[in-house]
Amino acid sequence: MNKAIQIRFQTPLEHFTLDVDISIPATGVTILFGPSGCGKTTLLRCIAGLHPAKHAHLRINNNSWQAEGVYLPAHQRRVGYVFQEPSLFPHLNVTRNLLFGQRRSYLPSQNQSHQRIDNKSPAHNDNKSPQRNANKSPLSLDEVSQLLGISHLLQRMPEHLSGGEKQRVAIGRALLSNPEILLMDEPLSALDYATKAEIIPYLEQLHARLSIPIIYVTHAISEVESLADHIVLLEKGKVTAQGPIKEMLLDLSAPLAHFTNAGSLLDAVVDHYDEEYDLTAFAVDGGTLTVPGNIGLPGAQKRIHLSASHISLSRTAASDSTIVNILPVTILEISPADKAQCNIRLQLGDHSQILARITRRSKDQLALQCGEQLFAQIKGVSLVKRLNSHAHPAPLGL
Ligand SMILES: Nc1ncnc2c1ncn2[C@@H]1O[C@H](COP(=O)(O)OP(=O)(O)OP(=O)(O)O)[C@@H](O)[C@H]1O
Repeated sequence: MNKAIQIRFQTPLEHFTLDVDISIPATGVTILFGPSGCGKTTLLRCIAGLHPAKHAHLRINNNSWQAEGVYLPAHQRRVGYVFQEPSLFPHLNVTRNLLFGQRRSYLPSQNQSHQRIDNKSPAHNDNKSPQRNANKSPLSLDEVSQLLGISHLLQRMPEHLSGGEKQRVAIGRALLSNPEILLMDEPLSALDYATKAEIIPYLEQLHARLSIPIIYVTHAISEVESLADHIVLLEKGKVTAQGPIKEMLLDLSAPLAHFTNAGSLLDAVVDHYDEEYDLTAFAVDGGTLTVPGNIGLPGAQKRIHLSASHISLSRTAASDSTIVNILPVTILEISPADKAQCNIRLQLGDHSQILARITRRSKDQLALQCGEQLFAQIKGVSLVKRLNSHAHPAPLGL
């Protein structure tokens, strides 16, 4: 994995010290996840240069933004920042709000002027040549409007936009500033359920079509399932776990496996649509999963979420059951989830793993053991709407 963003900040807060030292991939969405007040926003603000930290080291690709003796001021950091509240300029229409982002855009040809905070070591760009995105042209107003589905709103004033439309304009404004990293601080938390559902596909499009890294703060596990490639779990200013989302969901010692709605993610490809029963069959590693509805054309790649508590286990593949999704699995690991239940990590096919949650009593009654071959009866398959980048045209400029 290309881990090209190094983030190290140590700064005292009111009740604890934010003490983070992580490397995250230079592409895709990294989710910062943790309880209220654990330091997520402060970490974003440190990255943006808006919160001072005594001990700091921040490297984006080959550029040092902050280190001993190096401090790139906030206005020179190529950061797109999207907040909970869209905060558009009320007196400017959508186009002019978007162009405001473009006006403060940092063009690749400009030189970064690092501010030295002592005489020890100058800021530097190891790459020698200009920045990583230097050969990528900034997105145009048209591209951004299309990407976010706001082309028809360009002449509107903010007061005539819905909450979701305002937030899409705010995201567009951040993108037009030609950022090297996009920071999104709970961008959906102020929106109602329906509006969240409306906006998530646009975020998925961003993820699929832009090559800049996105650091995304959320409390919502559904956003984690839809958007995350990588996750960093924070608690009281410290990182308790981090890693690729698929692995983290399956790590029985990590916090995600202990959530009530723990589950796993599978890559799936549409195989065929059964018109008579309105069912779509997906090819997954180790078999086929069938989902109601006409989900996509054959070959379309999707992400599927399997809730651990919707998977039961049996020794035989029941032919007299109403459950249509039954796949052969092998037990890899059994671990307590809480007092009554345990998590079971299962091998599916050659390369995939899924998580099941059953009662401890069932586990004891069946005397389940690691290595045993069983059948997973999957009662609910939720499609995470996310589109895989391979199903898309070429990525846009950034
Ligand atoms: N400038 C500051 N100086 C000292 N303490 C601060 C400062 N800013 C925030 N804090 C404190 O740091 C802690 C973390 O706040 P932060 O907003 O980063 O948490 P969060 O995880 O983003 O919370 P939420 O999910 O509720 O938005 C809080 O206890 C907060 O009161």
